[in-house]
Amino acid sequence: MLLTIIVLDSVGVGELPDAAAFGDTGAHTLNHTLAAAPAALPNLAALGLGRVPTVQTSPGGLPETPEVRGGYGRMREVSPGKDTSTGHWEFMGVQLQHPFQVFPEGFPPAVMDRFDAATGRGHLCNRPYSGTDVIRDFGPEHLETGAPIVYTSADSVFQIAAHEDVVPLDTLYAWCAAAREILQGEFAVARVIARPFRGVFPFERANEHRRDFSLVPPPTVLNAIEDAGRSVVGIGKIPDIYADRGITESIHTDNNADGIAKTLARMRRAAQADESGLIFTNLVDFDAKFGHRRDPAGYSGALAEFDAALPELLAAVPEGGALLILSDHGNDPTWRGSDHTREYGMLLAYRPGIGAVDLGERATFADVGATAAEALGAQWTGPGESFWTLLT
Ligand SMILES: O=P(O)(O)O[C@H]1O[C@H](CO)[C@@H](O)[C@H]1O
Ligand SMILES: [Mn+2]
Ligand SMILES: [Mn+2]
Repeated sequence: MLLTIIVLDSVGVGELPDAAAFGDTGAHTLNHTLAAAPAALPNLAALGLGRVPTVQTSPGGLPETPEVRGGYGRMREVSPGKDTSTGHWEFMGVQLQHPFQVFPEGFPPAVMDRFDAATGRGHLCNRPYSGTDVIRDFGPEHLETGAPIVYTSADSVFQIAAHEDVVPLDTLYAWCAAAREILQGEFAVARVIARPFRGVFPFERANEHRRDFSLVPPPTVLNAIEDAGRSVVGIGKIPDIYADRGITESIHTDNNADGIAKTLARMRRAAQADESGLIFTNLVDFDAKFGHRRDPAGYSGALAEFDAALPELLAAVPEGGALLILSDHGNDPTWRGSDHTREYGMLLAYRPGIGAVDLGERATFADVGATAAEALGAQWTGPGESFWTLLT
């Protein structure tokens, strides 16, 4: 049995009931993207995306689809956060009781003094910033001094931007590893992120060399699947998000097109070998290249790119297999600021021969992991209610 899960990072489907606590009342990544930059998305519509509550199907939204052949629904996130780590850990059965720490005033001297000692240089910035603005505003000084640019956001992240000609990649990754060691206990942030950039002012981000250094998660459904003797193939950011725990094979990707191509190839290889396991992919461009940049046209183009590849992905699902398409939070590109938005996760499902299946409103993202465990015969007694029987 081959299960493939693809996360469309940040493609939220409307404010969660507690969105007000995050300042996100009214956010709707999918609707607002398509209203600002229309795209038909016929293949996502045919899976039932237009039937997910609040998703717009009138003009400026998805097309009406007479025949839906897929499972569709939306998912509540119970963990108190709207970042990638919180969402992906909850997918796989970890419901956080407390939010990851955030540092809206920047990181204290107790952290920065140790970080400076580890790099042997000073640092620049050390406050919340958009990652493209921060290299524009601090890049010239960084080129002169060689000091790393440190910044954060509404999320629990310690980000280090450095020019590839000033700080070699392996040095930047070593600085991230040093920061990861420092940022534990009372200073534990969910992720340290390497943000290399290149070129001349205002510079260009080297997204393909980004690396996330995550906290180690508690035991997840991925561990249970591995313990059941199944493969767990992490594609894109997935291995980083789970700190390589419960991952049996990692495949790096440069962008969404590369992630789609590598997922397709791995699905075909698994089907030929009659391999039983999970292929778990994160497509990050929606979030990193367009959501945080408040670029609805770019966001819409990325959705259209994925939609165009969907027929091949569906055709690669072997008999008896399944494909789930999810999202882990919102990042409404028409919203104020440059941060994520607190939204329902998208849930779409496909199996060869499936009809129209309403998967309803899931009480937690953890239903995904409970379903994956049941589908793959793994033992999981943690949070989440499986919807596997709705797909069989
Ligand atoms: O502005 P950039 O560098 O894309 O950073 C964004 O990426 C981080 C992880 O999604 C977010 O917390 C936000 O800070
Ligand atoms: Mn994300
Ligand atoms: Mn993000």
